[in-house]
Amino acid sequence: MIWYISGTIMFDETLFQDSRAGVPFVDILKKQGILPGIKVDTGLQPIDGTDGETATQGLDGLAERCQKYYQQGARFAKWRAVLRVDNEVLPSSTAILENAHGLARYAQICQANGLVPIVEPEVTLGEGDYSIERTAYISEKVNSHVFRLLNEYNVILEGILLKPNMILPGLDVPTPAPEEVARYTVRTMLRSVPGAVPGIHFLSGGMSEEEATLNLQALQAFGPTPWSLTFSYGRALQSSTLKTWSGKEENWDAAQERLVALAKANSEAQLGKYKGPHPSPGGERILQALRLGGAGK
Ligand SMILES: O=P(O)(O)OC[C@H]1O[C@](O)(COP(=O)(O)O)[C@@H](O)[C@@H]1O
Repeated sequence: MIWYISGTIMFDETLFQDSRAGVPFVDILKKQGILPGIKVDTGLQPIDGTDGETATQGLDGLAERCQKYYQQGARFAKWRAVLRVDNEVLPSSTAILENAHGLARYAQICQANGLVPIVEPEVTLGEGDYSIERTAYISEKVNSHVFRLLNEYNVILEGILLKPNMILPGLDVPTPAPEEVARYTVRTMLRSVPGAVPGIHFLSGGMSEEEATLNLQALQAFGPTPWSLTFSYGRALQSSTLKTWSGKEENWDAAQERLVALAKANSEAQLGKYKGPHPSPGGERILQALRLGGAGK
């Protein structure tokens, strides 16, 4: 795993937990050269007066929590903003501004307290027949607002990572070829992400496990770009891994093998060297969240 994964995003709960053998998870990661990170937002809440759009919560007491997380060994953080898109009105300007503000203030607090902020403005894959061009337009607007607010809050761009969505059309539109996704995605990033940002780590956002790998690989052909183009996948690494495990001890080895195989495939793809076959060939879109929790989880 150490060859393919450089950081792990933990929850407040898991950051402070130990393995069965009594070794802190943080120490296990550090020993392998994997940086511990921490999700610091506390979930989504509806914004009044919008069509169910959400604002990410968690700014209250964030500085104190960052200090506690740093002491426990965390070196980076993440905060996820979610924006819905449709053919006409979504996302609203209210939702864009509110979420850009939250991301910027979060990033400022993290940097002041020693954590590298992952800035995650997710224009989320949803139902509908909106076009890939529409997602590109909205994602460009969202990124631009986010970077304007990061500038307002004096966030050091060399000290953040961006975690955006790839550019995909609505779920009622046939899945585009990787080259088309890559062309729109790189165009959007070039138009809206300053070159000072060191890395763009894409979320998988509901793509199937194989689709996420193929799209990541296709991005590399559109370089060179000012930033690295790599992955910070949740579902596309964990979905079939968790299914393989199914909570049974006798499945541990198989589940771990699956996770390593998926990490390897994506690690090769971010170098443009993935050749297949894929560990999860031809899988379906992963539209369900992988865990239970508050709004938007
Ligand atoms: O735990 P959160 O912040 O609600 O985010 C849900 C998931 O979204 C991610 O940021 C991206 O996940 P996906 O790759 O599944 O889109 C993951 O890191 C996280 O597990």
